[in-house]
Amino acid sequence: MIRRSDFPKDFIFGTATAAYQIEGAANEDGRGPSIWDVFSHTPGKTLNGDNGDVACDHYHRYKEDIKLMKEIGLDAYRFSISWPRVMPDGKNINQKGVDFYNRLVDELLENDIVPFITLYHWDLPYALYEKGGWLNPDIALYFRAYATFMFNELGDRVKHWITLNEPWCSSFLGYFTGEHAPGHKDLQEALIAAHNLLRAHGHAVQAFREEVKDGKVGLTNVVMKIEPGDSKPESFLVASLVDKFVNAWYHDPVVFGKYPEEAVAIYLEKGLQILDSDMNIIATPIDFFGVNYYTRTLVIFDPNNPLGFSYVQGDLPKTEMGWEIYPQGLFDMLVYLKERYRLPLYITENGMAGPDKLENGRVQDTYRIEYLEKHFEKALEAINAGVDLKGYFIWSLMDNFEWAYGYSKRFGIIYVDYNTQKRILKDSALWLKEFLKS
Ligand SMILES: N=[N+]=NCCCCNC(=O)[C@@H]1[C@H]2[C@H](O)[C@@H](O)[C@H](O)[C@@H](CO)[C@@H]12
Repeated sequence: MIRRSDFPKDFIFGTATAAYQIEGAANEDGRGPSIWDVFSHTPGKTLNGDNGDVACDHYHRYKEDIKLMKEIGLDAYRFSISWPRVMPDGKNINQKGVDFYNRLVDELLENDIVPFITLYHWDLPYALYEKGGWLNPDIALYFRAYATFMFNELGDRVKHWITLNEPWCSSFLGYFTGEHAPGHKDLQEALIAAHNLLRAHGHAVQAFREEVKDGKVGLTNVVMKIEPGDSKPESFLVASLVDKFVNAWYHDPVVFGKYPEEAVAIYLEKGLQILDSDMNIIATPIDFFGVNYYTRTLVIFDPNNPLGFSYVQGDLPKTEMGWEIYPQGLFDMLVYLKERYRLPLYITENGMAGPDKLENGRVQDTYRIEYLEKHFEKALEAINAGVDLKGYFIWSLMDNFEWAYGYSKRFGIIYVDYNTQKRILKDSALWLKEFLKS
């Protein structure tokens, strides 16, 4: 049985959340609308028309939530800042919004919980979207100004920062598949958005070096283990190509200053330009990569699909998201990232959506305990294989707004009864509390 003491002494265990998924108070104290406010209020975009207007009401209940983190014994907490709460139009300051994050950080520190801040977790101010959003090259400068302001505001107390959460989701799901805000379906736009997201990241890192001399800054990507879904040689080729588009695309430029060869061809074919000056900014050195790992993705060669491949379902046990439970993929990707980029790593998200039922005041999510144990074991195996893994944030602290799936998917180790906003520690939280003492 894995124990906390098996991990390095300074290894940190935490939980992660994101502003739009938990805060609520969407129109309170001067907060402006984000693209997710507009998207979730657009009929047909989210399950049951669910939105983040109230969510977990964390904006008002943050003290109680921090008390629960303390009770579980967590070392750290990763959360995101709502850009439109602090800059309703993307530019001018809303002091009440800024005050909330000051209170939140101070409350965490008073409870000996280390804050990790994500600057952008998908809630772009709608006012900036109206100026082109991630398609407008100037967005990188708006983001730099926002980042600079937040570094100045909180950098004296917060020393661990993440610029973007999963630019693959923001660009591919937001601009190509249309599943996420702003719901566009245009491959060329997705490529432009991806490039501008990485440019914004680079600008923020440059600002960080000026504003927070003793801090660490990184980029969090979703990292998927891409495997061939059948034994055809073409499927192995396709898997390695998809791996380049999903993984290397968002890591290579940040470390090497260039896109993977296979990807550049698509860019040039689409007539997109990649300036050397852009690549130099994107490659401003970072201190770590954040790794969001959930599952593997199986692809097969498919000549009928314009992209040349299609996804196939694997036959391993799956979570409520239909994602295979595949802890080996975590080990594989941690080792891959270490060997390719040689940077310290944090698992900034790992967890599962389960069929959580509240019965007699209890949620017996034994499956989530098993999931976490298996992924903890693979993380430890990676450390023993030489990976400089520094921490592990469970997704998520509490059940929350699961984007297009609304409130139908529960990822929390804490159950939220949305009718009463009552929080109930699931068995997984009780297990974690004991693990953290082991
Ligand atoms: N096929 N397939 N595969 C896996 C694709 C995962 C892409 N979605 C994510 O990584 C999001 C990340 C997000 O940060 C968080 O805000 C979300 O709540 C979690 C849970 O959805 C995850």
